[in-house]
Formats: sequence, structure tokens, C-alpha cells
Amino acid sequence: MSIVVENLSKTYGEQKAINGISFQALPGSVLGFLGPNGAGKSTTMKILTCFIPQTSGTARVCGFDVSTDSMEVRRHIGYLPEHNPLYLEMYVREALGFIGAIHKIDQPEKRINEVIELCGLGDEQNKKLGALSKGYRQRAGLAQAIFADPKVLILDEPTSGLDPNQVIAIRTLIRDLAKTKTVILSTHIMQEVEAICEQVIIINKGKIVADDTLSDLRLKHNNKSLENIFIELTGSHVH
Ligand SMILES: Nc1ncnc2c1ncn2[C@@H]1O[C@H](COP(=O)(O)OP(=O)(O)OP(=O)(O)O)[C@@H](O)[C@H]1O
Repeated sequence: MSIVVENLSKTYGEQKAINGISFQALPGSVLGFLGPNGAGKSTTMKILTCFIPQTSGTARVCGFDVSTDSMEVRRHIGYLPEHNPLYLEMYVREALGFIGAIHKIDQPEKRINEVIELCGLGDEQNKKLGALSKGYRQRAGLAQAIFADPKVLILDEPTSGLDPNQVIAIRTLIRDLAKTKTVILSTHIMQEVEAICEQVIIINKGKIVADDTLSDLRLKHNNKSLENIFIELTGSHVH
């Protein structure tokens, strides 16, 4: 099991961001991590990637505890945060070389060429990150996340800001990556979940309200659309 989360909670001051959540994730399929704004998705991802500590409970990535073994966790995980914090003054190739140096990658030039090809960055590879359009910045963030070939990939809204052609290309790439990796994908786009996720977790107000395969979730909800299931489980009716 690549990700094992048990009874995990995070409180910011008075605010309970996540409240005793437990789930597991395996390689071989994409796990969609859904929930309304403020549900606790980013908080969970930040704990899994060792950016912030939990208040209680445990989380393990590839057998390593996020609290006691954060170096190993970081070594096994690639993370594309929602607000993709790139070094805007660096060139695309230079930034990838930097990741290669951190991870002590053999033959970094070869790997740089591979991920540039994989992420469709060929025409942009000699530009500064700060000069890229939003969609290409997203691709550059994804290139950095997959650079060290991590076993676990955590992607927070990876297709936000991409044009429809790029969306299809990135979804195809994510699906391919998931064949050999554990991929957790946070998104608000239900069509995206239906296109690439086999497993779905829905979180609402810090608690998990669904954890199922997409097909079983539909069966349990009379074959309703994922959008309607989401609305039913999270009570996010707009009046
Ligand atoms: N640094 C912080 N300090 C205080 N409260 C925070 C902090 N970060 C998050 N929160 C609160 O924790 C709750 C969960 O936030 P989180 O960002 O995890 O939600 P999310 O599901 O990722 O939302 P979104 O879909 O809007 O990105 C929210 O109520 C949020 O206001």
C-alpha cells in the first residue's frame, strides 16, 4: 500500500480543517480526491507531502511516516501544488536540472529531455519559467513533480488554466503515469474524474463522505451523475 492515512486530523487555531480521516491508495489507478471549497483537500495533501504537520493521527507514504521520516517521504513523492510555486527567474531546463541535482539523478540531461517530451514543453524549453503562459507553467510544474520518477504523485488541480488540447494531453499523461505509480488527483472538474479516476474519495467539512470505485459509487446512487452524487453528499446546493 503506497499511502495509508489513519485517523488524521488538522486544526488551525479554532478551525478543524480535517477531522479524523482514514483512507488508503494503491498504484495502478488514479484516485480522485474531491470536495467543496474548504473541505480539507489541500490540507491533506500538504500533510502527505510534509509541508505541514498534522495535529493527530498518522500518514505513511511507501511505508514511511510523514512525521518521523519526512526525508524518505519527500524522496518518494512528487507534488504539484495548487499554486504552483516555480522559481520564475529560472529557465525551464535549468529548473529541471536543479531538481535532478537535489535528487542526485544519473544522466540529468537525458531525463530533462524525457520529461520535456512527456510534458509537451519542447517549444518552451529555453524560456524562463516566468515567461511561460499559465498552462505551460502548469506543465513545467508537472515536469518537476515527475522528474525524479516518484512512486507517488500528488496533483492539486493539475489541469486548471489549460486549454482543451492541453487538458486532454495532460489527462492522458496522468493516466499513463498511474499505471506504475500511485496518483492522487484533486479537482473540481467532475468530467475529469469520470475521464481518468477509478477510485473516488469525497471529503466534506473535514470528513470523508465517500470512498469507493467510481462504478460502485454510481451503483449505490442509482446511476446518478457524479455531479449529482457530489451535490447530494456535500449539500452544496446553490439557491
Ligand atoms: N493556514 C491556514 N490557517 C487557518 N485556516 C486554514 C489554513 N489553511 C486552511 N485553512 C482552513 O482549513 C479548511 C480547509 O482548507 P483547505 O485549503 O484544506 O480546503 P480545500 O478542500 O483544499 O479547499 P479548495 O477547494 O477551496 O482549495 C478551510 O476552512 C480553510 O479556511
